[in-house]
Amino acid sequence: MRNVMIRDVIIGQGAPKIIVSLISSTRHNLVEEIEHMAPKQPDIWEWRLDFQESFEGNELTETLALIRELTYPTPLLVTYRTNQEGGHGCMKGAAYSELLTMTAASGFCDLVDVELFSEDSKELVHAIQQHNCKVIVSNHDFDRTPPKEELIWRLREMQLINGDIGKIAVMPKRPQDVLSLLDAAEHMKEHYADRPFIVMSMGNLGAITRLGGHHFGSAATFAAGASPSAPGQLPIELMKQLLK
Ligand SMILES: O=C1C[C@@](O)(C(=O)O)C[C@@H](O)[C@@H]1O
Repeated sequence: MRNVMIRDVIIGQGAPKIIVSLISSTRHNLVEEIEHMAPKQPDIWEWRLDFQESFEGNELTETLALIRELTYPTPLLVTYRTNQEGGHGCMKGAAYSELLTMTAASGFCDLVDVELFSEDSKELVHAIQQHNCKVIVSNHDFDRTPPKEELIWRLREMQLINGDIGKIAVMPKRPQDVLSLLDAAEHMKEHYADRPFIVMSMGNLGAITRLGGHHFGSAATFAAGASPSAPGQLPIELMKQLLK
């Protein structure tokens, strides 16, 4: 089993890592958000780039450099969640690939999120890794939970295209969906996983997976910072206390 090590944070070993998302839409508010959340000490920060109002010219790199300075040495993940997968981003194809490659090339982040079903995701994973950056290959379904076999297939695809970490977030409609997700994770852990993966079932119904997912193989969990970036996230203080 291959772990992912970023400075002294080892993803895939020990306690599940707590990730907190930065979701402000302007640079000024991002700084406030970081100052407010830093004392709560997440294990990893996620910058949700798709929440940004604009990133013209050098704006993206400048904001990224600032976030890096304020959050260092905590690992930084950058995510551009497209609207096909429940985010605010409307870029796709070559523009999406260029944005993420440029982000990795800046040298100001440790991890970049690539959606499994984006165009040429395998090539994009490779291009990002050339910049000494790790890749989380992800998939989201805000409307439903695919069957267990499909979830396992997707997690395996994430490994096949050589993501450093796989991640699936799905919405349950009934309790059985939560069990399917956990069952898929456990199966993946026992039979196929050769690197870390992260799974979560969203909403109130799925909250239990954010708390106990590590028993089924999930290497990290997203907790709410100033506000949640997805339904069902528990506040980081509560998450830390309960995990203890
Ligand atoms: O992929 C994920 C997981 C997530 O959707 C969640 O359900 O916690 C939150 C997102 O910010 C992140 O990019």
